[in-house]
Amino acid sequence: MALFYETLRSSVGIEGFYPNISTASTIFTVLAMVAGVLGYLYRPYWGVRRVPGPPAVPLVGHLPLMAKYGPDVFSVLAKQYGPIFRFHMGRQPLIIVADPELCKEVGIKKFKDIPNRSIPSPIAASPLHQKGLFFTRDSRWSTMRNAILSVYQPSHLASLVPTMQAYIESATENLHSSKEDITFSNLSLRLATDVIGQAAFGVNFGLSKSQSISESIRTTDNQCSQNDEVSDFINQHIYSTTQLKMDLSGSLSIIIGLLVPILQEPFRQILKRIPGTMDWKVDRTNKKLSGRLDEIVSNRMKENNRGSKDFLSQILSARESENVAKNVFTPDYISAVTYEHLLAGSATTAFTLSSIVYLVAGHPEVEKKLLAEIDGFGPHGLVPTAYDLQHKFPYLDQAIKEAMRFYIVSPLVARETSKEVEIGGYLLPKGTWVWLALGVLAKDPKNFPEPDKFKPERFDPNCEEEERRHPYALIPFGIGPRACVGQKFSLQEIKLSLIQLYRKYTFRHSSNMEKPLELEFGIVLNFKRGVKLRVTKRT
Ligand code: HEM
Repeated sequence: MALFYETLRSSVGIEGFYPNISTASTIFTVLAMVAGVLGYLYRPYWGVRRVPGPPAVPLVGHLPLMAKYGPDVFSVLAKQYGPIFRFHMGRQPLIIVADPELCKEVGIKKFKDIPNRSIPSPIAASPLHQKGLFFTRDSRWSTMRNAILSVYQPSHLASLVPTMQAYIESATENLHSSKEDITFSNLSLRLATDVIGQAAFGVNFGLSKSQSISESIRTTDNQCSQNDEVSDFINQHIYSTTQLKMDLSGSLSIIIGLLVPILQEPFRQILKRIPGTMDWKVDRTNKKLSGRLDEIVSNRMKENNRGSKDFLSQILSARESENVAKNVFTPDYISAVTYEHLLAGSATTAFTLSSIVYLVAGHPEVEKKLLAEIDGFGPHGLVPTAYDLQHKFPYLDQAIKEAMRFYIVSPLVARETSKEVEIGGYLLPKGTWVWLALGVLAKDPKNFPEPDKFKPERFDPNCEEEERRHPYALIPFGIGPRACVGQKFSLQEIKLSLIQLYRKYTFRHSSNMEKPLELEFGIVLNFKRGVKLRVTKRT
């Protein structure tokens, strides 16, 4: 203690400075608090400090870089720091993996050490989103995943073709009739939400219009079929989804969570009680959504003859037949996984569909080959089967892959180490957030020469580029045991939609569209101002 006073005296340069005990203890308390705060802020960094990365600004980390470069920030950093680097989301360091071989290591070879996802602050603020498959962990996750996969048998997917086709036909009926250009991204979101609403809940949300569809598809939940309730539900769903921002534009508690996670929950608890704040609105929306979902689930549980076409009914039936542990699929988790389908299946599929049509509209030579393949399949009234979709449209497959590479809907995939593990020569402690940069891989000229050109032919199985490419260079649906469960479902829907669209129409960019296309970075990528197109009916 004497030494401390001596040092303090000489450092402040005051000879007669002899603090009393209470001053000393105040100084100690302040120093301990400063050390505590610094320890809290820098502890996650300390364990991964050897991984290279740009200097981080205290508290906000590298978020200013994100504001500067937008979604391209990780490509810019990968060029500078190599295939594995550090990016600080506020206080939290992320280890970004931007190399296909290293992604394979994280996603497949070392999966047992990195089996879960980290929970970013927008999700930490939303219990509704945490109970889905995406964020559940360890043994609960594997039980849930096995049950869900059993629902996605090829035969079940094939049986969904007529339902999907009915929605698609209805949604795309008279696109040419309006003299105005259409906002295609809105149409595709309505369509994808309807399709997944039917597939997940057995409910016709009726967003993509038409009487005929309501008649042709059974509406199992009476309450849901009432228009105002449905639109209320959908509005809440859209609000809840769009509030899940990954930058500093979310609610105050989410922003605090990015900067000082320990304060997020106390702040959320306070803010959600103050009317008018974004936290208050998000909380109300999530409560209403959960309430509606719980109601749908409990009504469906009571139904004796619930059928087996939709996801919710299948999960409930599996649960009753003891195939699925009842303590894992409690009603709140059933609500969450069913809702997750709506969430995961609408924005992603809609974005992908819109980006393909947008890209093809700007490349008439691609459009020509696509139309030839689609017309060559058979008469326009012939609906392709699931088998046809998988095997008879090779150029369509290439165009879809290339569009998914060009605008990758989920450029980052979040994982977290559950024990100490070595990746790319760096020892990462337990609890490290490891994020796979699918977007960087997709634009790497080593695997995709001229990456900013839209060239479906690069995926032709006979071309040299395809043969040379690393097998995990393009992984828009993720990798390994934690990859997307909806991949086949969404590809089936996207292909059916494109075939139907190009049988009837061609598209060009609207003169009202910005160039280049502007994107927004939420939980998934989105269009800032939508995709606007001019429609021409084919003769
Ligand atoms: C074009 C459409 C879609 C894209 C690009 C996409 C992409 C992804 C990606 C990148 C992941 C993370 C994978 C990983 O960690 O390796 C994922 C996970 C997931 N997706 Fe999709 N998805 C799409 C459509 C769908 C659909 C239609 C559904 C539901 C029917 C769905 C349900 C899920 C679920 C539940 C997970 C979590 C899987 C788990 O953690 O075990 N997705 N998706």
